[in-house]
Amino acid sequence: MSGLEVRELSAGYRGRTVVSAVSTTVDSGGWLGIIGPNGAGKSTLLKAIAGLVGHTGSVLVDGRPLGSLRRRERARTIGYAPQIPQLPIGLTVTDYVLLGRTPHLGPLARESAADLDVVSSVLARMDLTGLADRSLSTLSGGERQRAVLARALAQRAGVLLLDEPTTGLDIGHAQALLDLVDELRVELGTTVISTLHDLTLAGQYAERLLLLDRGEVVTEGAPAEALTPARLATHYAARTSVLRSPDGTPVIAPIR
Ligand SMILES: Nc1ncnc2c1ncn2[C@@H]1O[C@H](COP(=O)(O)OP(=O)(O)OP(=O)(O)O)[C@@H](O)[C@H]1O
Repeated sequence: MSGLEVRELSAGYRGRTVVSAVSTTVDSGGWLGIIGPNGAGKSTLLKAIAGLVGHTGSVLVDGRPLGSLRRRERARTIGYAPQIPQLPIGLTVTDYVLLGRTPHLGPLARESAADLDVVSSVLARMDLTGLADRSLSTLSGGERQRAVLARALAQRAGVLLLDEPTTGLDIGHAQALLDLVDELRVELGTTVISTLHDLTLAGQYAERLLLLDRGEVVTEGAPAEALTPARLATHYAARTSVLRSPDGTPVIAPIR
């Protein structure tokens, strides 16, 4: 169980601030979607929460500042799947996903049967079992993306940060991935923060959406409150109509 609190977080590159004073909280087992136009600062915000980009302000997990945790404990606490990952060449899919278990290994650094179980179950759920022995370098773009996410999911961290997790995935694999994340959230209380460009999927899976524009929070609320045609026009310069799916969540239809 890991609730996350972000306080007044600002981050940027070479003296240029691209995320300004963002504050939010995500309850344990909650799912916050970060949305916003290209260049708004979504990836930078996730990287700053993960401690991968210099920032001011603080990030607390269950009230403990992440900066105070040792590396291994931090890796058990927070998992991060980047939008553009650097993959180690030559590893098989299984060995790569096993790396997600590293923070959990005992003193001899040997994986246990339980670690292997987690990996094979994640591989199965990500439709990667048939590719388990393949080298990463031989995978298609979507298969590689699924392997990256499988590694983050195998980590079983209390907080999961996913940067555009459905990029390059077809609609079925995108739904399977988001369903799996949702199951972890419900079963294990995993707290999820994801960026998503697909606003319909964002509204279907995240409980709340935080709209970022030019590094600043424009609004944060339930999907139906956050996703309005007027906001999408203002912040994305997009022409849209908001329909309703059978369960009442918004469906964002582009209007030509
Ligand atoms: N490593 C970097 N060095 C310098 N500037 C960067 C770096 N990474 C991102 N930026 C800049 O910071 C701003 C925010 O980028 P970021 O990737 O966080 O946006 P984003 O909302 O995730 O965009 P997108 O939707 O296009 O992925 C952009 O202006 C970008 O050019």
